[in-house]
Amino acid sequence: MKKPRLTRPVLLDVQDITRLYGPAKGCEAIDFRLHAGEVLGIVGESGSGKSTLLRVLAGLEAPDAGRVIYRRAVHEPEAARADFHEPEAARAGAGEDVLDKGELERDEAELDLYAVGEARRRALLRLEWGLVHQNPRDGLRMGVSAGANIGERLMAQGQRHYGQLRATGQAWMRQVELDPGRIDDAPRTFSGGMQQRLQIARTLVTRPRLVFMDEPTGGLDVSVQARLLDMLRTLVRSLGLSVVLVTHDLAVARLLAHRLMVMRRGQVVETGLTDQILDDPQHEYTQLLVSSVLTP
Ligand SMILES: Nc1ncnc2c1ncn2[C@@H]1O[C@H](COP(=O)(O)OP(=O)(O)OP(=O)(O)O)[C@@H](O)[C@H]1O
Repeated sequence: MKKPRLTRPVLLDVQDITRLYGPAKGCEAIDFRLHAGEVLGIVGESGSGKSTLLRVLAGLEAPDAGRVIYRRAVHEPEAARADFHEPEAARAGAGEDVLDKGELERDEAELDLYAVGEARRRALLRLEWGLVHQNPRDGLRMGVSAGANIGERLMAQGQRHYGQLRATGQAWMRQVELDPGRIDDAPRTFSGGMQQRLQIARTLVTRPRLVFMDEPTGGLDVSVQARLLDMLRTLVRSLGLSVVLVTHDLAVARLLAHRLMVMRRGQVVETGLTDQILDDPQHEYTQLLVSSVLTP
């Protein structure tokens, strides 16, 4: 994947984050910066602390120590929209600062995630960030229609026009290769792969400034995974998304991430550009991780 320009501003400043459940269980002294338009992959074997770190970064679990600073004033880079189509009306509304007063201050340039109250963290996740869960059932509302699932976050941003919400819902279903004719169907009538695509549409429809993904292709069978991954790559690229991606699958990391952070027993053992890490791993653990994938 094309590398982001190094001059891009820092969107998320992660300072010395620790969240431990026991010795080497969780994450410890994690320090990094995510730039606007960058996809950072967090890789490592099961239990290395990736999901714990993601939960802390996404505002879902307070750390024992450290700070997560979100720079709201940073503008996302111009996206290459050539291969992305959505209704003009949706584009005009999405991403605007239509914020519930008292939850997020409109002019607040910088936010210290755990210095503010939980209501503001939740508002951030609802209004400016997006979270894609491994299991689509955790990210979707299974009891309401596909269209309502996509429209919900737009409504939270202040869009109320039924016709526009429906048109945007259909455009996004098309975008993620779902039949727009099924807009009134409940997600439980969709297959696992379809549900994951719906979750992605629901998350990205508001053009979140920052997206967290936890094993977005995990739990699906291989052929479904490949198509989904291809679609995700197109979306990430065309929308110019800033993403923190957790995966144990190095092929997924290779395809989506500009930069990787390798975790082992709660700590970062190596970090660098994706190709550099995967083609020329320096740390013994990364070498093992890479060779276990490459050796049949
Ligand atoms: N709520 C919790 N209470 C106690 N221990 C926990 C909790 N959540 C995670 N852990 C432990 O912390 C360690 C890291 O777990 P985590 O889920 O972050 O790893 P991971 O790298 O995401 O693994 P996987 O890829 O299997 O999801 C594990 O030993 C796990 O058992």
